[in-house]
Amino acid sequence: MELSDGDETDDGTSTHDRDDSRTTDKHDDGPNGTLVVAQGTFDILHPGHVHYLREAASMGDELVVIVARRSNVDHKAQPICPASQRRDVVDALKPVDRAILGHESDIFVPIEELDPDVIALGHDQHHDEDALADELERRGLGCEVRRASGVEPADDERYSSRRIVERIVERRG
Ligand SMILES: Cc1cc2nc3c(=O)[nH]c(=O)nc-3n(C[C@H](O)[C@H](O)[C@H](O)COP(=O)(O)O)c2cc1C
Ligand SMILES: Nc1ncnc2c1ncn2[C@@H]1O[C@H](COP(=O)(O)OP(=O)(O)OP(=O)(O)O)[C@@H](O)[C@H]1O
Repeated sequence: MELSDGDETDDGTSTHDRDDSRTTDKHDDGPNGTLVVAQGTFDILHPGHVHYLREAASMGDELVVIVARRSNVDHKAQPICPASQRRDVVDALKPVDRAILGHESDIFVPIEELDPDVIALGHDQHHDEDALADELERRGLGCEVRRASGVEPADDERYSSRRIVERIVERRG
């Protein structure tokens, strides 16, 4: 059977499914460190992602990244790479202590499990900060919501997964 679109091998599994055994805890953070959570699709990595993750890491002592499931990427084109692949690559990045697969339907489930001190929203993430803060409060989660800065590419560079795909299609399609 051909797995055409990727996420399918990890559909229906929890954030602590079998694939997470392949991730590594790079630091032994104590219980009192500031835990920061970042999130996104991270389909085709570029320096904008690195900028975001470095900035998110600088907001605390430990950075956990939630990698979006295909089912939650409904505001733009579906990712090319499967979620487990996207997660593994993000997990290998220096600023990242741990990357996990997001929940399929309720994005607050991993947040409840992680109980972070800070949620670092990306500069262009569509989530509304006030609405997010309200929902966190409703669920009894004391957590600061911060917005990271964006970085623009120079010259011929592409700091957007969509723009990289567009260029591939343009040049190779
Ligand atoms: C606090 C927070 C938690 C999230 N948790 C999940 C999750 O568990 N599962 C998921 O698929 N997406 C989750 N997301 C959503 C995605 O990370 C993301 O915003 C979106 O689906 C991907 O698009 P983007 O890369 O343009 O942000 C979360 C977003 C936020 C702000
Ligand atoms: N140029 C950038 N500068 C700063 N942060 C970025 C940049 N590009 C992406 N990010 C951040 O990285 C996280 C993951 O982004 P995402 O996977 O949506 O990548 P993207 O390149 O923006 O994708 P697309 O081009 O398909 O919209 C988000 O929080 C997003 O704000």
